[in-house]
Amino acid sequence: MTASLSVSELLYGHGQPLFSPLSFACQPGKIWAVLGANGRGKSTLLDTLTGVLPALGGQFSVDGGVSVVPQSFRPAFAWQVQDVVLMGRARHVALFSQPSADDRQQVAKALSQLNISALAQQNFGTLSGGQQQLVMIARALVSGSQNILLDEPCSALDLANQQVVLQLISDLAHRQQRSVLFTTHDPTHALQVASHTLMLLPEGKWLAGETDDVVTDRHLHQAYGVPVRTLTLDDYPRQVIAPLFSIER
Ligand SMILES: Nc1ncnc2c1ncn2[C@@H]1O[C@H](COP(=O)(O)OP(=O)(O)OP(=O)(O)O)[C@@H](O)[C@H]1O
Repeated sequence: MTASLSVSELLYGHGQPLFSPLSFACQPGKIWAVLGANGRGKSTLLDTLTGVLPALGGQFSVDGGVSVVPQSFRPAFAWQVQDVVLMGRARHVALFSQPSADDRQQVAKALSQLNISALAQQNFGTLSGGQQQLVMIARALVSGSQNILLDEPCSALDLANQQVVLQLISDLAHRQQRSVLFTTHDPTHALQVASHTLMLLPEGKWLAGETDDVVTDRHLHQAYGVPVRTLTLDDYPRQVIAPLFSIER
């Protein structure tokens, strides 16, 4: 299948390239996780792929539209939650037209999928960080874009909501054949839902490929500089990651 998001020999960064030329491709129905230490260049990659920052070299192509879920969003006005989500329908609403009943129905459906229908009429700015994150994911859901990029979508979420969002990421790819890329600080999330992983390493190095090949103890140690153990459990189909911190308690 043809990739909808394709990166070829890409150089990106703020003035200086952060990595050696980067190449990978995301096909419809696939999920890429992006792992890497703080300040390594995950958000900058998303900014480059969405055109916020110019690429410094190489190429990338994004077919079928792209929708991004940023880490945080501060609307200029006191928008209600349902209006923030409705903004995701912008490219489907003709200039000087009102959103249709279908647009509003899609907003209601997305809020329901994320279990936040009760927040529809609340002022977005008064929500908790985690609730705001769920609203931003709802906005991406209604966009209809082929490519969905999420910047740390679970960073402010409790365990139950992490499962809601990871399940949605899985549904977006497997049921709707969208191409999904998300950044995360939790390598277990990569093992849980990502078919592929891009791991950003020190000294401009990177690894990209199938998650089981990339997310290994050795590579995680290289990425974060701490010992890490991949655990296989008897009654759970996926491996989980445990950092082996040696701290007195
Ligand atoms: N506006 C900017 N101007 C110059 N340098 C920047 C700018 N924004 C980020 N950087 C630098 O680019 C590098 C990559 O930052 P980026 O935000 O992409 O990292 P990240 O992997 O998303 O980090 P985190 O996990 O902490 O969110 C860092 O060294 C950062 O200091």
